[in-house]
Amino acid sequence: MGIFKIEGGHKLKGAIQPQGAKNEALQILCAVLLTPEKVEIKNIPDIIDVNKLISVLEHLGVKIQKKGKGYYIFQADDLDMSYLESELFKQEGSSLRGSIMIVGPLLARFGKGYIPRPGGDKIGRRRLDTHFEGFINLGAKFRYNREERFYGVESPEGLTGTYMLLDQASVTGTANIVMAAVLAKGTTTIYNAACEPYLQQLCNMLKRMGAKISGVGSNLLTIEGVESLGGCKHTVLPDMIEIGSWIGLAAMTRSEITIKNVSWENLGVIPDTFRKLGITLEKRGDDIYIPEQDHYEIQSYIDGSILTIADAPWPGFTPDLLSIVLVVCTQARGSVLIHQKMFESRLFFVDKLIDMGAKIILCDPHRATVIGHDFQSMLKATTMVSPDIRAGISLLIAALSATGTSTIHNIEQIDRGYENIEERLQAIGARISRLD
Ligand SMILES: CC(=O)N[C@H]1[C@@H](OP(=O)(O)OP(=O)(O)OC[C@H]2O[C@@H](n3ccc(=O)[nH]c3=O)[C@H](O)[C@@H]2O)O[C@H](CO)[C@@H](O)[C@@H]1O
Ligand SMILES: C=C(OP(=O)(O)O)C(=O)O
Repeated sequence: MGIFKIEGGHKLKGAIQPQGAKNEALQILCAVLLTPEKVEIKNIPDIIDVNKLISVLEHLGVKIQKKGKGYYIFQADDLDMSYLESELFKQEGSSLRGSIMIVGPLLARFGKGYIPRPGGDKIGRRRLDTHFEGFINLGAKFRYNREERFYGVESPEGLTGTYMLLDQASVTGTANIVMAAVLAKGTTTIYNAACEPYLQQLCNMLKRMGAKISGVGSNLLTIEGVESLGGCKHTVLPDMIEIGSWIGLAAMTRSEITIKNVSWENLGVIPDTFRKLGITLEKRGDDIYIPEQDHYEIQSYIDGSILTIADAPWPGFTPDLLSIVLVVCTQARGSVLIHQKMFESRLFFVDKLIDMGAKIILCDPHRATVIGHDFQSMLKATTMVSPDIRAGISLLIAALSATGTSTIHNIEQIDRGYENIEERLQAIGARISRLD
């Protein structure tokens, strides 16, 4: 397993370009299965999870042409469905979370879809009921092999549109059901749909392929099924979680950083959430400019009570940025309550920050109180293991701000979602190297 060695305590300076969004790319890649025609996609990030999904598509028989960096053409005109019964699929399909979204398109187009229990971060229970209840609502038969943890849905007669109220606004669940419904007979209405920019991008891509979807961007989607879909061109948005990570990095290292071409209109409450921590960030065209700041002071509520930063389905604050917000608060002036509502095992990494000298009280698995140091004392370097992707980047940011040299083990977790991270950070002055 790889290791990062990080010499902390140095200011950074310069511009950084965010990669394409991981969680959008995973949806968009699965959507290529909905048509036998060519689908051209730009700005696909070169990260472990995305490359694993591209490998699943390749083994499934999708023709793949790489035209340039992040630029691919896919054509799913002659699939080998026997791959879905292979040992290789069990291994590849279970190695990431995003693979679950091949089921909806396969079910819609070929009347069957299978998936081993998907992987992804170990951050608490991650159930798949919403996905399969959606497929069952559309008329599919569901099978689950408990021993092999293998899920299957079949619908040889095709799917039929219906009204459904999702039990939770699941991101990948909504994407999966939408991709099944676009080829179903009649009208599907999905209430309590997730509506992250990832889903808006997916729905807009499906519309360019010929799907009829209304309500995009809201939690009520109406889909008129069509007979077939055609090819299209699509460009993946910049990764809003990476953008949030770089805002946190700039604040913690007291650096002047410009984050280029961020697509401001798709960032929702992210900029204002960092502003509530007292961080100055300016909109300069489509860039975010963060000046060098010696202090940032957490705002309190109007009545003077302590600020809470909590996650919620979009347009609420994404859970994927809470670990980063937490680390940033360790050097703020003031106190904050971090409330991770969605995942029950995502805050345990604070132990490592406490080890580094941060003032954090883990109240319970979902809540942590952070009392900021206001740079009166710096975090101290240490050796740590990255438990999940966002804890990993948070620890990396902590290490870059700390005095001394830290090492982070299990950096594959970070590589899962951050492209070529050490070179991009070195370019703005970070002292980070990869040891094998
Ligand atoms: C590949 C991918 O796209 N992964 C993202 C996707 O995962 P994923 O689609 O797997 O996550 P879900 O949206 O299904 O659910 C996330 C968690 O939140 C809970 N939940 C969800 C909705 C809700 O209204 N109430 C609620 O409590 C679920 O029970 C679950 O524990 O969305 C998550 C939530 O934004 C992100 O952390 C993941 O990065
Ligand atoms: C939790 C995440 O990813 P995944 O759903 O792929 O585990 C994430 O991107 O923060």
